[in-house]
Amino acid sequence: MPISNLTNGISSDRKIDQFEPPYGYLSSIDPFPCFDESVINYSTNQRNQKPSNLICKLVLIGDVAVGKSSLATRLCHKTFDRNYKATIGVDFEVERFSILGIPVSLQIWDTAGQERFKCIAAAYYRGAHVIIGVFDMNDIDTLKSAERWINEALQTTTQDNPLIFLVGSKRDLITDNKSHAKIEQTARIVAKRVNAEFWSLSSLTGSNVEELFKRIACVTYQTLIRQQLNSPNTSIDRVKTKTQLAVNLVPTNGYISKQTSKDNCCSTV
Ligand SMILES: Nc1nc2c(ncn2[C@@H]2O[C@H](COP(=O)(O)OP(=O)(O)OP(=O)(O)O)[C@@H](O)[C@H]2O)c(=O)[nH]1
Repeated sequence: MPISNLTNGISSDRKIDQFEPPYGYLSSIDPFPCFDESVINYSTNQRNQKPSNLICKLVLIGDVAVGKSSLATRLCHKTFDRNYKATIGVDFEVERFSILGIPVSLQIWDTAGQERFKCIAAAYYRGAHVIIGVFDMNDIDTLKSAERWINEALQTTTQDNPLIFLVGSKRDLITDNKSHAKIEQTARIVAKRVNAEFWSLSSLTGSNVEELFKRIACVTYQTLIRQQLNSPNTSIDRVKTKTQLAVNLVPTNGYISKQTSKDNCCSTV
């Protein structure tokens, strides 16, 4: 199959040729400002040889109502809903990108923040390339929780060595610059402790949402290709083997979503 067939249908704003910069270089997990020459050469060869669709698994975690679903919805549907609808179990979205001409699908697993669904969510951590810990920038307690969520996720994913992002949501609700600077400073300290890259954004205005996911796509792609080049016998497509086959995806409302019934939740509450 020619590579152009695989990248057909990917909108022009999802085609990435330049490495997306971090939100701030003070907390960046890939300090290099561009794609490695080796990654560019690999991509050029791939384009001319056997095409493949790289799948990256991203998992959104964090407290109730911090804005995880809104973030996924803003990216995948370019919409925002002020009404809160709690996630039941886990939701699933896919967004396609093209990086240096290679098709890359971001699988976004949006887990529930409610404690009673925690063990369901934890089942989806395995095989993750990226863990995104979300907190509400207007509620410092959710930042402490995000650190806890990330550490718990890392215990499940030690072998997978995922990339970590710490995301402060609802930026639009902070009108005072001093408060914003203070919460960012605290978040950067937490980010450093968990080896995460910090971002501040708003799903309501859309500010920094596209940039975050482009950044995630670039850093993940570069990391996976570097790993592939360093040990060519290892498969970079761990998602297909560990998760994709294990879940039953149900199409709803024109996009794929998996909702787990209440009967399957962790506690009896
Ligand atoms: N002002 C503002 N409100 C937001 C933003 N993001 C989310 N919200 C609101 O916050 C509430 C919770 O958002 P969700 O995205 O459902 O939160 P969640 O983290 O997925 O919640 P759970 O499914 O319970 O884990 C909703 O009422 C959203 O409209 C934002 O960027 N700005």
